[in-house]
Amino acid sequence: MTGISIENISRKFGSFQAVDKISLEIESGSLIALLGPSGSGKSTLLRLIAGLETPDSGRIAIAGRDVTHRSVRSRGIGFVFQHYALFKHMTIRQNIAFGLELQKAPKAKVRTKVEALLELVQLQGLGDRYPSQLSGGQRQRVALARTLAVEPQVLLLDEPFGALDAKVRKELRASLRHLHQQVNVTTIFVTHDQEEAMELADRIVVINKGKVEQVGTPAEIYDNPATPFVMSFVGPVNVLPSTSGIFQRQSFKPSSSQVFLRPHDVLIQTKPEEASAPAKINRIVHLGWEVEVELSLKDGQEVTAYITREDLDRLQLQPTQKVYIKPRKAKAFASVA
Ligand SMILES: Nc1ncnc2c1ncn2[C@@H]1O[C@H](COP(=O)(O)OP(=O)(O)OP(=O)(O)O)[C@@H](O)[C@H]1O
Repeated sequence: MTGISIENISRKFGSFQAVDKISLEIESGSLIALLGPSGSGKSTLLRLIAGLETPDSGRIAIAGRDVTHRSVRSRGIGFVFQHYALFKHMTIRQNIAFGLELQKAPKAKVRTKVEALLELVQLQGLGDRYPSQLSGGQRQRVALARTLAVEPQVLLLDEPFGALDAKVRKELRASLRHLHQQVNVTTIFVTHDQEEAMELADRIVVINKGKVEQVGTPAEIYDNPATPFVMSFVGPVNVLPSTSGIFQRQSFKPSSSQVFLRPHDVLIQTKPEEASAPAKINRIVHLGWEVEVELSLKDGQEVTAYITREDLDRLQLQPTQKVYIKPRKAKAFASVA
């Protein structure tokens, strides 16, 4: 089995600490997202795992074997980048077969395998086309098939869908999920898109400033964020002073000056209730099945709430209307700067 063990890995560029003492245990066969803002060190960490970058300190083991000082080739890594580097002068079939032919695999085996991979990435019938005759999403699926052809121990993907439009991205997410279920290769992908990470990954590693902020399942990360950074990065949030009128019922530690409240956790009522705070509706924005309600509290503090279409109709909310709001739940962190 091919789990990955990362111990205290660090990498500096000049005086800039891109990866700062990161330790991670990645289970064999899992699908992991490295999620973080631009420049947080995600790609550098991925390149360290691949062996494309050398760590200043720390250790990386793949399948129990220390590979820290091993070459890229000996690590059994398949790498897919944002820009599909397919060979333009080769057909899709030839592109997928490339690595197998390099390994001098028997012709019949190559043929069978290429057909199976075309089917796996749902491109049957397109094997004789050239890359320029495919859409961006299809090309990226070819890149995946080509990488999987040589049966890597580990699949690394760096913003694999980054260059594609939202609809194609969504389709490719489903493809990758399906592919992973079929092939079950340990997979790590880099993304700055929290929705992509939530939808695809078994576990998410949230990275900020070269450090791991939290590792958890999508639900753990969303419902139980470990730090203010994770709370703000993974999903929308209102950041309010702990003294706000909306928190009359909650008691926060004196050290927590800021409280984080998800828009979904703001309850809107048309009549005052115990512990509800008066607010005025500034704007109502239709987002599809969900509706964003922008409100301001008496002290001028702005609060965003997300409610369902049904609730909007039931409450018959209108801009400038006076309503009452209260939190379902809110989170304060002990040492907010
Ligand atoms: N070869 C390099 N030389 C100098 N600085 C580098 C090098 N590679 C990365 N960096 C710097 O290290 C930091 C982390 O880069 P990295 O590419 O790992 O971030 P990232 O989280 O993947 O961001 P993005 O989503 O923008 O790709 C950045 O500030 C980047 O400029």
